Amino acid sequence: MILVGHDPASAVYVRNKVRACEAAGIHSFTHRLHEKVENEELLNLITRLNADPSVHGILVQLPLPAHIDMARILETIAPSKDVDGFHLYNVGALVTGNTVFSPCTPYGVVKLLEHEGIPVEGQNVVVVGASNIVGKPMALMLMARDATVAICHAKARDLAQFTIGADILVVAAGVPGLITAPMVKKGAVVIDVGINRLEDGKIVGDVDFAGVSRRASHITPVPGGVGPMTVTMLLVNTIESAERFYAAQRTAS
Ligand SMILES: Nc1nc2c(c(=O)[nH]1)N[C@@H](CN(C=O)c1ccc(C(=O)N[C@@H](CCC(=O)O)C(=O)O)cc1)CN2
Repeated sequence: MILVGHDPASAVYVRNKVRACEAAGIHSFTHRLHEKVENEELLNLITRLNADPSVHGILVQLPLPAHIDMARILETIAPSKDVDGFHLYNVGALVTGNTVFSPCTPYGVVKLLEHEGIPVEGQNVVVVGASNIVGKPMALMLMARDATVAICHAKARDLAQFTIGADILVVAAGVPGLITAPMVKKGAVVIDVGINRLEDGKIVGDVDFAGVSRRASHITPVPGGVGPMTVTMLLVNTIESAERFYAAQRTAS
């Protein structure tokens, strides 16, 4: 893992990932780089990790400081070690249905739905938020499972006219309390991916949990919902990466 700077939330997420790796028996190492690190130093580090056969997963914690060329950094990670699934190769693979690594948060949402026995095929899904990390891959993964998917921007004019039709509503907008009860169909499944830190330190999602839980058949809380699944799916991707590496070695020998 590569952590640049001192963003407190990123430090918490990386610490959680380190602990999860320990619990799963995955050896992890965190490279902590100064806020003002130059692009070249970061690129050199990734190049070294790409060439290290004992490393099966490389993760650059986001967001990065503004002076860092994030696209270039992510494209430098070897696609076969890109356990976040952010490299363009892996994005293209996801788009075309040849998935190598699914991005961890939407992968976690899919696993939650599967675990609860909630069918996706034929369902009307609305995804609020179109980020590269969550909204876009989420839509692709649900389309690949034969759902009808609409993506809305958080600033959509009359957002409710879209959300009210959703059998499954996934909200990843980063706007606390964006989704209220009247915007949700009775019996809908509501997945809250938002993680917002309020001034008093409280962590809340994008959904008014108290109100919406009275209408929804299922709803994920924040904290304690999708967030921990993100970390879990990172472990899954890392183990798959290692398994692929050793399988390729066996084939070659
Ligand atoms: N390289 C990446 N950067 C980022 C990703 C990512 O998948 N890869 N996603 C987010 C942050 N993130 C993982 O990195 C993440 C966010 C939240 C949680 C989580 O478990 N949240 C807890 C609350 C924890 C707290 O803030 O105290 C919860 O929801 O219960 C895990 C991972 C952006 N960057």
